[in-house]
Amino acid sequence: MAGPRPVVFSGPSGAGKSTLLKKLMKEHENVFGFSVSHTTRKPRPGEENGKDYHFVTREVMQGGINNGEFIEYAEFSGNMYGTSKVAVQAVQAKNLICILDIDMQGVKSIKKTDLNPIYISIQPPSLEVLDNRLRARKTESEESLQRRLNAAKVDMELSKEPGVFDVIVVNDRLEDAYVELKQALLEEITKVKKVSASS
Ligand SMILES: Nc1ncnc2c1ncn2[C@@H]1O[C@H](COP(=O)(O)OP(=O)(O)OP(=O)(O)O)[C@@H](O)[C@H]1O
Ligand SMILES: Nc1nc2c(ncn2[C@@H]2O[C@H](COP(=O)(O)O)[C@@H](O)[C@H]2O)c(=O)[nH]1
Repeated sequence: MAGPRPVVFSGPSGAGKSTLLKKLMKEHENVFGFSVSHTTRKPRPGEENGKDYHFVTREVMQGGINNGEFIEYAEFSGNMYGTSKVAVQAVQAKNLICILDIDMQGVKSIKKTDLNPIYISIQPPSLEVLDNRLRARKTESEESLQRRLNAAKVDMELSKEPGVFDVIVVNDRLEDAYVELKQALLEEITKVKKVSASS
């Protein structure tokens, strides 16, 4: 049997992707596995190397790209980010639903591969709410915040284009967004649970 379909999560920085993913993975521990990306950005307090990201230098990242180790990569807000083939294979080897948290450039690149994921966009209720959430998170300098908000405007427009995403979840009230997200993934979750119950 082919493994479960991966799930791509995208949407503006600060829309709530990590918050929703962490909730989902906590509730369904043996169903989802996170594709740990590489990045050249510095770790935030509490972030763990190898768990949240593989934190690497630009030289290391570029070397990996040159060696063909990445399925996709992008420059976002002054840093490089990318999904390695190994990161996805590690999750798929366990027969789990592989979750990719990637920006819109990554979405466009993944569409050219044979990964065949479900594409989910997590959107904020408005740019103003996004601005407030990013400021409240206290992870960005003013410059980084402005870059992220500019990228968000583009993302919010592109995500409306028909056919880009299978599901768009507007993360206004967290609990409502979470219920919507689970509903969108119910079929895949059920399939994985059935397989693990029968093995
Ligand atoms: N529904 C919500 N209501 C209020 N605050 C929220 C909601 N969802 C997330 N947040 C908060 O907004 C901030 C941004 O959320 P989060 O870090 O999950 O976004 P993200 O999309 O993963 O961002 P990035 O792409 O930069 O990693 C966090 O401080 C989080 O606690
Ligand atoms: N194209 C890719 N985008 C990625 C990847 N990993 C994360 N991201 C996206 O970057 C921004 C910023 O993330 P942050 O952790 O610095 O706030 C966010 O939109 C992520 O979705 C990746 O491997 N490829």
